Amino acid sequence: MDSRTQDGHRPLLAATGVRKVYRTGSVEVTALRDLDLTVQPGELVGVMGPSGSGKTTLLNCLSGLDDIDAGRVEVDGRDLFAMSDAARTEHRAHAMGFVFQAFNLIPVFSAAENVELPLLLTGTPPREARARATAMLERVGLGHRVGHRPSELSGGEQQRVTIARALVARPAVVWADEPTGNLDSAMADQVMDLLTTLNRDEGQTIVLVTHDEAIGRRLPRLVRMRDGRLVSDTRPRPPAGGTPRAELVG
Ligand SMILES: Nc1ncnc2c1ncn2[C@@H]1O[C@H](COP(=O)(O)OP(=O)(O)OP(=O)(O)O)[C@@H](O)[C@H]1O
Repeated sequence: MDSRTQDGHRPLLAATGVRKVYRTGSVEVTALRDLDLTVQPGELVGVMGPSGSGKTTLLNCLSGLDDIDAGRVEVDGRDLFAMSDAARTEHRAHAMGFVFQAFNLIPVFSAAENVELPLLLTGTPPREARARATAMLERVGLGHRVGHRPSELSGGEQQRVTIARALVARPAVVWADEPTGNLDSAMADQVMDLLTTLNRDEGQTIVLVTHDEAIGRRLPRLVRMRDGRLVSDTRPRPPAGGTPRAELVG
């Protein structure tokens, strides 16, 4: 089956009929039920819903971090679950970036070393990896912190390092799960401004799980979940273009 739309464009992400069941002993929890979601290149899509509605499961399954029980997920025309596990891991390393609530930075590494890691793991020569990591840290407003370790950075700065790490390999999709969950509201605003700017100015496709209604209202597209299903798909803010440029945090 080809996921092309009627006008011939292929979405960047096309999930159809996705079902995910967690089994713990004799207990089964159906976390995703016949879920369909299509994301076009360059979209910033928020995912909201009550606790337990399946937001993290959606992120894990549609990014290929976790298996699915039924359905199909295509990213950039490739069927994630038709690949071998090794091919899916390889595809994920190249095509997906991740930002989690817990920053998951390596404490003994500097900011630059943390950011260059995904490049080194996918075979980029060290000198090029360092140059790209430094440029990416400058892009997120941390050019003056490249040699700092995570413990020497504020929470907002640490999250900006993880965003730099997620973006440095130019992934097709960045998946962010509650990226502002551990931050106070001023730092959360900075991180959201950064993600919005990277989406608008560089066309980075981002799927973002959030609990925060104020964040949801700022997003160009918002899907809501309940009981493992998508129950709405709205456009709270029109897509970029003609809107004032927000300044990058620095
Ligand atoms: N590893 C697991 N094993 C068993 N059940 C799980 C597992 N992970 C999630 N679940 C269950 O699947 C359902 C969806 O969980 P999920 O974490 O995706 O929800 P969520 O919307 O992200 O919730 P929250 O907002 O609280 O983080 C819940 O009922 C949860 O208890």
